[in-house]
Order: sequence, then C-alpha cells, then structure tokens
Amino acid sequence: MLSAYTSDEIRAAERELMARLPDGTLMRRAATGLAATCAGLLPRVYGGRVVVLAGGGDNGGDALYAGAALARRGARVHAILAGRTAHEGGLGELRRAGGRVAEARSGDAVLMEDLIVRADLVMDGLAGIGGAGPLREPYATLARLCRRAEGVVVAVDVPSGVDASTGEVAGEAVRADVTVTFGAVKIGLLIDPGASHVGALTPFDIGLRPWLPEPGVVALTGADVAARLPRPGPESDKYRRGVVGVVAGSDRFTGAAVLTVGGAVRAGAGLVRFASSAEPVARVRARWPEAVTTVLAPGEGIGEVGRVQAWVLGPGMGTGEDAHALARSVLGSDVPVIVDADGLTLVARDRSLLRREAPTLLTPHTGELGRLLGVPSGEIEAARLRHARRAAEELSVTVLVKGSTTLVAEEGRPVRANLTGTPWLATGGTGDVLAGIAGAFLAAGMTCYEAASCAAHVHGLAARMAAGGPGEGEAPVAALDVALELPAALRSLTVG
Ligand SMILES: NC(=O)C1=CN([C@@H]2O[C@H](COP(=O)(O)OP(=O)(O)OC[C@H]3O[C@@H](n4cnc5c(N)ncnc54)[C@H](OP(=O)(O)O)[C@@H]3O)[C@@H](O)[C@H]2O)[C@@H](O)CC1
Ligand SMILES: [K+]
Repeated sequence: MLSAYTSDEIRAAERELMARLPDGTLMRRAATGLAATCAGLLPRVYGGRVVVLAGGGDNGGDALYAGAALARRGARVHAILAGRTAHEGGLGELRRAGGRVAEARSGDAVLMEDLIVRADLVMDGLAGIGGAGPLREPYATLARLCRRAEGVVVAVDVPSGVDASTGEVAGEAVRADVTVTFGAVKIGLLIDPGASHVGALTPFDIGLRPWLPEPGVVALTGADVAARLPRPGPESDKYRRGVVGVVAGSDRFTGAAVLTVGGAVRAGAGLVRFASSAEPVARVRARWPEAVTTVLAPGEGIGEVGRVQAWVLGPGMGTGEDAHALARSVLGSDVPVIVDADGLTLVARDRSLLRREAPTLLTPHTGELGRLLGVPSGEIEAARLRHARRAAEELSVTVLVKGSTTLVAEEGRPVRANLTGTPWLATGGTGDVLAGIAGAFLAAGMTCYEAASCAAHVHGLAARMAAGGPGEGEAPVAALDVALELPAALRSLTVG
C-alpha cells in the first residue's frame, strides 16, 4: 500500500528526525538522491548541460546542492535564481564547484530562455512543500518555460505550482518528466490535476518513516488488490460466489444494461440477475446468456426478481416516475446497493432515497457529484479530494468519484486514490462496466470501500491492457473492450 501525506505531516516528521541528526543532514541526503537520479537521466554527465531553477527556500537548496554534485562530475551547470534570496549553503557549493549563476529578476531573459530550452536536463527547485497559492513572477514564467524544454525536466520533491497536500493547481505549474520526492509521497502527487504534472514518480527515502502519522490518502498496489480479490474455494457455488442484481437500461438506453451486466459477469459474479423493461432484457439475453433476466412492467419493483447479495442500480434506467419508483424499491432492500448514472440523478433529486440501513456506494463522475453537492463540476475537478471527502461525510455513504484520478472516500478511512487507468478510458459506457465490476465484488462479500477501490484498480488495468501503453503502441478502447479484457487483467494480478 502506498501512503501519502500532507505538507504539514511531512514537516512534522522532518522536525522529529532533524532533532536527532546533525544540521543539514537531511538536505544532504535529499540532494544526493536527486543528483544520482539526474545523473542517470543525462545522456552523459561530463559536459551535460544542466539548468537548476532555484527558488528562495530549501527546495532551491536541494536543487543547488544536487547541481553542485553534477558540476563536480563535469556537467555544465547554470543556476537561475527566482527568489530575492537563495539557499546560501547550496549556492556557495555550486559556485565552488564551477557552476554559473544568473538571477531571473535582473538577468538576460532571452539567454535564460535559451538555457532552459536547450538544456539536457532542467531541475525544478522553484518551490516544494513550502509552495503556497498560484506561482508569482518570476517563478511562473520559469515554470512555463519548462514546457518548452527539449531535455528532461526533473521536479525536486514536488512539481512547482502543484499544491503538495491536495493536488490542486491554482496557476502555472511545472510539468515534469520525473519527480524525485523525498521522505514520503505527498498527496498532491497522486491526485489530478497535480498528478498529471508529476511524470515518473521516484520516491527517495531520507528516513522519515518512523515519524509519519496514519496516512490520509493511500493507493492500492496490484499485490494489495490481488490479496483482496474474491477467489472461489472448493465449497463455492454460484450463490456463495455472490449473486449480483442489476437494474439498468430502458427502451431508449439498452447499451448501458449490456455493459453493466458485462462488467459483473467478466469480473466473476457467481450469478447476475438482470431486471429491466423488455428491450434491454432482450439485448442482455442475447449478449450475456449467463444472466438470469426478469422483465419488469412500468412502475413495478424488484419483488419478483429473486434474492441477490448486492444491487447495481442506475445505468441508462431513465429518470422519470417509473424509474424513481424502481430506485425506491431497490434502495428499500436490505443489501448493499451501488448507485450509478441515472440512479445518481434520482438520488440528487430525492435524497430521502439514501435513508437506509444497508451500505450504499455512489459512483459519480464529477458532473454527477456536482449535482449531488450543488457545486459546478469544474470546481470538483480542481479540488477532487476535498469534494470526495465532503460527499462521503454529507451523504453518509461510500463515494467513488470517477475521472482522471478516481478516488474512493468513506468517513473515518483514508481516501483511496487509484493509480491504474489510461486517458483512453474517458469514453462512453466505461462507467457502466465499472459499476458492474464493483457489483460483482460487493456481492462476493467485500465492503463498499474495498469493492470500490479494487474495482477501480481492475477496471483501470483492463483498460490499459486493452488500449496498450506508452512504448507498446496505443489504441482507443470501447467500453466493451474493457469488460472483455477483465479476465486477463485479473489473471495478471494473481500471477506470482
Ligand atoms: N525540511 C527539511 O528538513 C527538508 C526539506 N527538504 C526540501 O525543502 C523543501 C521545503 O522547503 P521550504 O520549507 O523552504 O519551502 P519551499 O518548498 O522551498 O518553498 C518556499 C519558497 O518558495 C517560494 N514560494 C512559495 N510559494 C510561492 C508562490 N506561490 N510563488 C512564488 N514563490 C513561492 C517562497 O518564496 P517567498 O514566499 O519566500 O517569497 C520560498 O522561496 C521540501 O520541498 C524539500 O525540497 C529536503 O531538503 C529534505 C529536508
Ligand atoms: K519543485
């Protein structure tokens, strides 16, 4: 399990550790790790062109010391100072090692731009965990110039401009190819929009671990998910493996039903019971003969569908009066329910639907979450963590917020950030597949929190396998491809 922390938590741990070590030891450790990573990224260190962007704080200090280490190995190092002051020790050491220094406020702007653009490696030491609010000038201009750098951009601790505690980006921010982060992973490196500025995340241990608190955000690794996945034993039958009920689709939207059932079937449900109007039932029967289907008359509830261990409610079911009555019938049951898509619209309109004893998992994208909370979706995208936590608290449910970073929030537990996925997943119907997967896991006996976070991981993995990844050739995926890839994704998790 990957644990992530706020800036304040990191600082508190640093204070404890620093009190036990000679002055400057931690920065030396950090700079040594940083220099080693940078050396590995340069085509060759000797003669390599390195630009160090140094802010006025300790983040700049790390970068200046690392620059000095590279200069001692023969790299041609230029530091551009963004602050009115710079870390004295780091600056002195860089100068002694033969590095050159310019000041962003007074130096030749064209020359500095040229240095950044043509460098083999740019080290972003503008601001780290001490960064606050939108980057001011000249920091912002330097961050923007990094985008034009032809060489590799290495962020020191945190890409400057990204809020290390939340992942929020209030203005200009460095887009790094690699981020070398010290001591522990910061929350902002895992959650978008911050996460998409990180590039390859390279944690470097400086000994903070014993002083870190319980994390507020965690991420499951493949091994964590594998250990949690339901596996059939010799005693298993379809009922013990979990019967998932799906209420989805309508005569207008039949595809959502096929995809949701597909997600549940391919993720390993013991049995899927599908209930809807005649048209989606016909489509589901044609595509997934494994499902047991029931045609519901308009306004009819789930009374005749048979016993299930968990329900998935919502994709494509419509939002009219009959849908509302059907949603009330499903949410009136005494088993866990996943509410997705149209189900979320119904719940946003009538919160009383959520008054129930059994657990409930909501799976909104940011627009749907916006409707639930009365907040524009743009605000949610800019501050995902805050809104995911707020939704879980206000609605007293487990919430899986979909999007470029999927988060699972439940009161009293660390938020789980999902690390799998691909931008190709942003296509119609993939959310229906996700709801089906979560339904299968929930029916197998997992809690909403575990089912949601494992489903997000497996879904992202299947999508990545269907789409391909950098270096292996990529292609768009359709939602059904994700469902079809699920067994391969599950198999890859359980290898070894
Ligand atoms: N503590 C330790 O033991 C260790 C800490 N380590 C390292 O120290 C880092 C933390 O250092 P820190 O606390 O000095 O803060 P830091 O990230 O350099 O930021 C402050 C600077 O940024 C500037 N600045 C801020 N916001 C800005 C804005 N919006 N726009 C523009 N400027 C802005 C701010 O400017 P000012 O407000 O002073 O004008 C100031 O100059 C940490 O991330 C890690 O790299 C490692 O060496 C391991 C050991
Ligand atoms: K930085």
